[in-house]
Amino acid sequence: MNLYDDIKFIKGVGPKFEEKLNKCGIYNVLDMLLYFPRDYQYISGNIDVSEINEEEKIILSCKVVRINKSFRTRTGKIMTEVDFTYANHNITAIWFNTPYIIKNFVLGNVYNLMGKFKLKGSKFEVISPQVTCNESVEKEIIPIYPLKGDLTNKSLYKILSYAIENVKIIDNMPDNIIKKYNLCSLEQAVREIHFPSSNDLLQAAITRLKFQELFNYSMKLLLLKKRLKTNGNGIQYSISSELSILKEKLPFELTEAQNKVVREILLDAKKKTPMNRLVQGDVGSGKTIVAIIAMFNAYKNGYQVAMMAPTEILAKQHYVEIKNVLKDFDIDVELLTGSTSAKEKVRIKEKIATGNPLIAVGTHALIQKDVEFSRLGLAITDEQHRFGVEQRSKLTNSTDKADVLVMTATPIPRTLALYLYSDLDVSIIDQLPPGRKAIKTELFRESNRNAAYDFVLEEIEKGRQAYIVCPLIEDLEENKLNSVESLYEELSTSIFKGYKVEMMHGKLKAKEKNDIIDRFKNNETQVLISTTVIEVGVNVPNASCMVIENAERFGLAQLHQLRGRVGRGQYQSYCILIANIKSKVTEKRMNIMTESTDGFYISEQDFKLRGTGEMFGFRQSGDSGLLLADFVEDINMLKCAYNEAKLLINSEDGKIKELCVSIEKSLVKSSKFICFN
Ligand SMILES: Nc1ncnc2c1ncn2[C@@H]1O[C@H](COP(=O)(O)OP(=O)(O)OP(=O)(O)O)[C@@H](O)[C@H]1O
Repeated sequence: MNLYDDIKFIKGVGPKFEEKLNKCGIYNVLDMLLYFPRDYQYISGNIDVSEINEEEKIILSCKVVRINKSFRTRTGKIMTEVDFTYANHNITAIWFNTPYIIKNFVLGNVYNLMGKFKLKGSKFEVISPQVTCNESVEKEIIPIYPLKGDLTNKSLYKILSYAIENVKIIDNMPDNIIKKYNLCSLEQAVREIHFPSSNDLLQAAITRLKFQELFNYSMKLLLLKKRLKTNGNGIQYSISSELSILKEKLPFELTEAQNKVVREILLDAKKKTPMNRLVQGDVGSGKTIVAIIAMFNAYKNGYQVAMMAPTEILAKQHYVEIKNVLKDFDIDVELLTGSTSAKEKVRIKEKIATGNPLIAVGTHALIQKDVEFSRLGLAITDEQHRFGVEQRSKLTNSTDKADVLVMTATPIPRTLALYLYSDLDVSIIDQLPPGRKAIKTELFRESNRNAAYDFVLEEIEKGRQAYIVCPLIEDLEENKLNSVESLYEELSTSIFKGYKVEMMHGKLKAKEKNDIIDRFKNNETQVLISTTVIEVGVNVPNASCMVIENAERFGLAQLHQLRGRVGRGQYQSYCILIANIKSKVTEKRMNIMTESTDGFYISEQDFKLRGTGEMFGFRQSGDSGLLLADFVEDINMLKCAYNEAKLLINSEDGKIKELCVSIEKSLVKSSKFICFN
């Protein structure tokens, strides 16, 4: 069996099961192996009876002393009871509607029962325990998968074990690295992460897989860097004389920091080697206009420009702004996203293929195979920390000589940026446009929520608008977090009754989200209750208030991004963090937010607090492309993996060069970083 074989070739996977697996993003055997548990349940076994906690699942090895006949209860269920003993205590196990269960038991034999054991009179009772037959059960580690739909752990185990038994995993990590870091084999790691035989082996497996991930990430970055450096045939642009006219027509003057970055970009444009530059700027620092100037120059030199944004909302926003800023110039601008109609798509693609100068703005739809720019001069990606090396690499593949400009609003601690952006030259916009009033941030306890909303109401009465952000879409029974739906119900019918309130979350279709944002931009809606989908780039200068519910749940970088949605116009803006503070670290994190609005400072502080279990928010937001490792928590491992990858790539040894080629091939085949041949 091959890693890239379709999932349907796994024994036991029929069309219905295949559909369920696809819903979890599992299409081939590799996807299956990389579908890691989200957590593990540690279940202790054979403990002293006095230590039994009725609310905790445990495993006890019990001896069958009596198998009772099934009977029907008053409510019509068939009840089956088997009596056991455990350390001289009587235990009755009860199952409902599964009378055939008794066929599994032989009088006098010992079985492991897993469940919650509750004391009823003088004996223990356990309802529907799972029965296993392991020989010893000091502790069992049960993986918990992030299941969707009606997929079950059990059905997953079955095909996972088939896949692990039948697929060959080739470990191409050089032996010296494996020895140096005392890593277990890749095959063992994959087996243990799904079927842990002990906690030590599980931890070793996680370490190995994280190392693999960070090593491959570094390889990809370094290979990209190498390719860029040896690529000398870029476009040498001249500087358009119309640039000064454009600058004059802008409704504002560029800040000193913006001017500096524009100069750096234009200097690159004049050079023979293609530009590969990152523009890092804090939220609201005005990166878009800098990008527009770069676009304008490339266009005026007769080239095509592609600008990619991570979401449709942002792509559209950029499109509108570009059209607006360039309205007095005869410039062709098009928008291509997932929701562009089929007919429009054909028209735009044909236009792109002609090679005529054009600015095409879009989502990843712009780097699909069938979009062929025949005269691409500049590719801009607005990463906002979503894209990462994977997309950069794809983009560079399709543009051998075009300039590449990457924009990000995520202030990354210097130590980390060194690794994550080592393939790029960096420009920083470290100044906000003049006249911006610093956002005032206040921390409110849960118990004081009403006061927070009273304040928001005052702002709305002044004509402003507000965002309310919650971590969840809908209420979960076991979770006490506020959800978009329940807050919408509550607030739209009480305090904000006289105003238009809308809700938005990631499950809505792109078109619905676009429409909601449009209504908010036009001030048809005064209060927008949303999940973090509004985090990225949304620009509504009239919005002066943001409430973040359960702020303790978000990473600081994310909170900073969210907060950056207000304070984008002339009004004094406010951010209210409502947090459930249960630890000193949470309090410290919240205080960092109330004390500073400087993204770089915040990210450094967050970085220092790492290892506390409350993370920066890269991996949780699923943006880094990493499955297991976390750039911040695993920074030391990243350093080691990066250095090893660097040594490998620079090696002149023929064998190692061959190895690099094989690693590169597997990196091309898979979009995940833990990939193997
Ligand atoms: N020099 C300037 N003076 C005044 N306003 C400016 C200046 N530069 C940009 N702006 C305005 O500031 C707002 C924010 O700019 P922009 O959307 O480019 O920010 P950004 O850096 O992309 O922020 P984010 O990453 O948060 O989206 C826009 O309304 C823009 O028109």
